[in-house]
Amino acid sequence: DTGSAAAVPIDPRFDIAYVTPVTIGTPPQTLQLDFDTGSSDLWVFSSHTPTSQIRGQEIYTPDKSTTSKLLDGHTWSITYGDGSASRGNVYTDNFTVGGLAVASQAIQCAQQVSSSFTTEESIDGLLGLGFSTLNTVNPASQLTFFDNAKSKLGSPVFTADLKNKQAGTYDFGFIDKAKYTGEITYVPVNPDPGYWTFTSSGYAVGSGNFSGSPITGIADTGTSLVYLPTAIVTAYYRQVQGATNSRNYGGYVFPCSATLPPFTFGVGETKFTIPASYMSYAPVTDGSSTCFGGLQSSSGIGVNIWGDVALKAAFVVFNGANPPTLGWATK
Ligand SMILES: Cc1c(C=O)c(-c2nnc3c4c(C[n+]5cc6c(C)n(C)c(C)c6c(Cl)n5)n(C)c(C)c4cnn23)c(C)n1C
Repeated sequence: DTGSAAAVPIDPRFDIAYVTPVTIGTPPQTLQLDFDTGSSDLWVFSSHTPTSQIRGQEIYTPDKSTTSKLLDGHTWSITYGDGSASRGNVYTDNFTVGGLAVASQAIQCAQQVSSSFTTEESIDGLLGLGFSTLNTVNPASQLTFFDNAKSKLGSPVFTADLKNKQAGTYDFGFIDKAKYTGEITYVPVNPDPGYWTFTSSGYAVGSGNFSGSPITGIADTGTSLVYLPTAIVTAYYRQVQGATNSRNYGGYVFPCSATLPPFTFGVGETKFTIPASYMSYAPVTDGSSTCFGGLQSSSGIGVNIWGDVALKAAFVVFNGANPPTLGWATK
């Protein structure tokens, strides 16, 4: 079997996050979920979510599904890198993504979500595509959709083809040659503690020389920006007129009129260039002439993160074979 579904930016102006349609239950209930390779819980706004915490999101109602089963006594609770959080109970039900079906997928139903989830009405929940070891369900952790689907897939892979300000695609079980150019460079993945962790071969700022120092980090579709070591980030913003590291805005900002250099990162022998246009993330507040950078420092996070700003510049193969690898191709 295979599956293929669109990854649609939640805001046409800035690539903050992408959502993908899924169906849950019988008859099918359609929700838009944020596919997140940086976590491994599949959770949804539901009939168990207090109505005061719902603002326009679609919800999953297990009681309306003839195939839902309560996973008695199981609970979950998760906190994300930006401090947002959710928790709740667990059902199993039929689940499909782009025509790929899993019969008894653990669906974590939110009984509590933090305010940033309530205010983001275009995200009905998250679908974790990290390794199942990260799943937070107690007393028994649950498998991700990808791990449940793997045995049905021609090849144990999924691919991310995220795009700038337009819909991209998540494919499951096959690698679409039409989506990339040249060869795919595969690099090892360390699946411990559960992220798609790989080592980049280095970076360059604009037309500067390539620095071949290895950068270990995670490929994270659920994070908007790129978070790298301070030395790299300062080298980048040194090339941006008027850039400052703003405590007020919590990162590097610059005049939206500034000329930005592109940013190049290496995977094996292949080089990926993030265009300057991706490196200006968004005005710090609506209408402001001060812009927030798409590259920020990872100091204080504890891990380097290759988020959407970087992933949009490549076609990425998440190879769930044993051992797992990551494939990167230009497009
Ligand atoms: C260590 C880390 C992160 C690790 O992941 C991280 C981050 N970066 N984007 C996201 C997240 C997103 C993507 N996302 C980012 C958004 C931003 C920057 N803004 C202004 C809005 C309105 C966003 C929405 Cl709705 N969604 N989502 C949906 C969740 C649950 C995230 C959790 N963390 N997160 C930050 C900001 N930091 C410091």
